Amino acid sequence: MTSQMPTPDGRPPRRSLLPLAAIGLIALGGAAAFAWAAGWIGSSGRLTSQRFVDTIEATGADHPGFRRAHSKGVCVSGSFQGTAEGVALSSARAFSQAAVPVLGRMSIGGGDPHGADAAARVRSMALLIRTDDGQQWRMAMNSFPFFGAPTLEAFLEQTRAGIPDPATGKPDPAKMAAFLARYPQARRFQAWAESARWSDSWANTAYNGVHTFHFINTNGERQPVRWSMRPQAPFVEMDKAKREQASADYLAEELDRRLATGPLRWDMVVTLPDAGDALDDPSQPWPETRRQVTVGTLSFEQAQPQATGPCRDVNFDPLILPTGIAASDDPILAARSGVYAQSFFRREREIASGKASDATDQEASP
Ligand code: HEM
Repeated sequence: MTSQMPTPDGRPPRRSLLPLAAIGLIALGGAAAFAWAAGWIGSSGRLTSQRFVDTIEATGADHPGFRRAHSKGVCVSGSFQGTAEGVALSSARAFSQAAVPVLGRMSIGGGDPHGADAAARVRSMALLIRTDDGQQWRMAMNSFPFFGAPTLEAFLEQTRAGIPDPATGKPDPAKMAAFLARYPQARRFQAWAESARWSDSWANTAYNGVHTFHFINTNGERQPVRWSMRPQAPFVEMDKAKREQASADYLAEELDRRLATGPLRWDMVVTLPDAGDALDDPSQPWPETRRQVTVGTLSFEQAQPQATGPCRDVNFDPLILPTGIAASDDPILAARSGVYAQSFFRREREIASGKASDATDQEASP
């Protein structure tokens, strides 16, 4: 199983330690992180969104018109229904409006838009919830319970370790070993990747926001939370033998079969920290004993290919938040916004200049 280690942003493993290389695309700190996210930093040799995306592309994730991470996926649509507990915690309209429309995207980690679904250790869910007050709440979650790098620099280091060596055409395992040796958070992520059981569907997988956000209610009270989507579909394990036999588009095909029989549902659960729990470091999990509150139910009713579906041209920027929800000071969260914008910019330019027929299904269109 070591040879299938995933990276925290969900990149597929090329060799034993390589998967971890995908973990690391993130972090700076405090105000500097916001400056970085806004693209203010970095004329010479410093971290910028552009440099980060250049590094991701150097690992092989440079397919015209596709996302530079989580490149393979499908569009989904449905609705979100909040609970009274959600209303008590946050004034966001998503919790009080009945049946809010949701546009989503289910994906696998990694930068290969044609990768094998069942080989991807990391699976993902992205959502755009559009409420009747004209506001949007976007989020992008992964199936891992915590991030594998404590800082943006660490994630960059991990990503760099995944760049193929020109001499061999493969990443140098020594670089990933050095990364692992330096960061206990990366070793914890690796232990998760090696031990967590694989489910057999996007539908029976849990997705975690990982970062801390603040819910703000109508009284102005702020409550730190981390959110997760917990599947109502029962867990069914997919062992290694089944994964090896599965078709390349296994997850998408399986999702279509499920949707043909009815909607798929997840409970949205927020975990509340105790004093002392990390609020700005997604690589530090909170104990499972922390208080949890169900704030809503997500339902998906339809799926569409991403080449022709409504999610293709969406940037699921995790900092697009409605009134009643605010970002924490987590520098990795701040940096994601800038990196996603850069990836979005590049893929949309490729689509607009006709360089991305593979991503847009242009040949099949009239
Ligand atoms: C510094 C850390 C990270 C970096 C640099 C990074 C980078 C990226 C990039 C470049 C994309 C493609 C964006 C686009 O073209 O629209 C992406 C997508 C995505 N990322 Fe990250 N990521 C990071 C951390 C995370 C974390 C912590 C999570 C979740 C817990 C996450 C979940 C996702 C998901 C679900 C998508 C696909 C969204 C979609 O369907 O459009 N990422 N990431």
